[in-house]
Amino acid sequence: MLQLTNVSYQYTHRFVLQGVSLQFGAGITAIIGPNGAGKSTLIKCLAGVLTPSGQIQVNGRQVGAAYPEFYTEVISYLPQAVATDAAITVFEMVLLGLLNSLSLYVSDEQIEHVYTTLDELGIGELASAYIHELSGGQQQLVAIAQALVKEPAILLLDEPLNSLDIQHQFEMLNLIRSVTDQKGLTTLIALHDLNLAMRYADQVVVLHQGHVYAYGAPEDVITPSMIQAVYGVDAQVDANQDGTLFVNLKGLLPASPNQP
Ligand SMILES: Nc1ncnc2c1ncn2[C@@H]1O[C@H](COP(=O)(O)OP(=O)(O)OP(=O)(O)O)[C@@H](O)[C@H]1O
Repeated sequence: MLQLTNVSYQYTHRFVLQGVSLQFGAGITAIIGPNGAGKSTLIKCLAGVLTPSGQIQVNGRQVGAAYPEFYTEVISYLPQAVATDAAITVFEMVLLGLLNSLSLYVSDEQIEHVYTTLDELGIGELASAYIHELSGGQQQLVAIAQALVKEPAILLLDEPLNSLDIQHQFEMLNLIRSVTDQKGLTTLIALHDLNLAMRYADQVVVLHQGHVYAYGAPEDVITPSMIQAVYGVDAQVDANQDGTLFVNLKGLLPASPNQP
């Protein structure tokens, strides 16, 4: 159980997170909200990159900058921007995800585990390629492999779908879904796509101007009134034939210039 109590953060004189209190159990929580709402800042506070005021606890244990071992053991964090010009191979980059458990000797089991993780993400054949030789989407898949390889209890993903095409977005979220379920992970994902949040998240947090605007099941949180209040956009939420909900912007967008 990951618990935040009255967490606030200011970069300079301006608070970008204010009085955030939330509780996350096993499952996928999507963190949504407009640009600048504070999503990355919240994830960085949880990842130990920033030190906010307030309390962050995992299973009742206080975490923070004073407990760096906690972050290397329990939490994997995928930042929004991943360094891409390092002169290392895909295999080496993913192996770094095991840094905490590596000694001078890398075991056959660890090597096998890296290859298995790469295969699960469909990038096994890239193992010996250099990171700078890859496309942006491939680099993103490698970064996710690095986050998954150490088998964390808490997975923090800041916009992990950046640079991925539609097929890879779905594959990535299916993978995150199955890893989360199989291993009982607490997974937090900052996302922009409301329909993906609706479809894949168990819970949704809406951040707006550094505050929690809403928190709950996707169908309770992703509503026309929330979308209007937070994003300033008129939208409908409709049901597919199978009953799944989706955000519908049809009819609200300007007509195509090619339409008669
Ligand atoms: N290093 C920094 N120094 C000063 N201000 C910052 C810094 N990083 C972020 N901010 C400010 O904090 C606010 C929240 O930024 P944050 O990156 O957390 O938002 P976000 O919801 O993740 O946005 P986006 O969807 O655009 O990635 C923004 O107003 C941003 O300008």
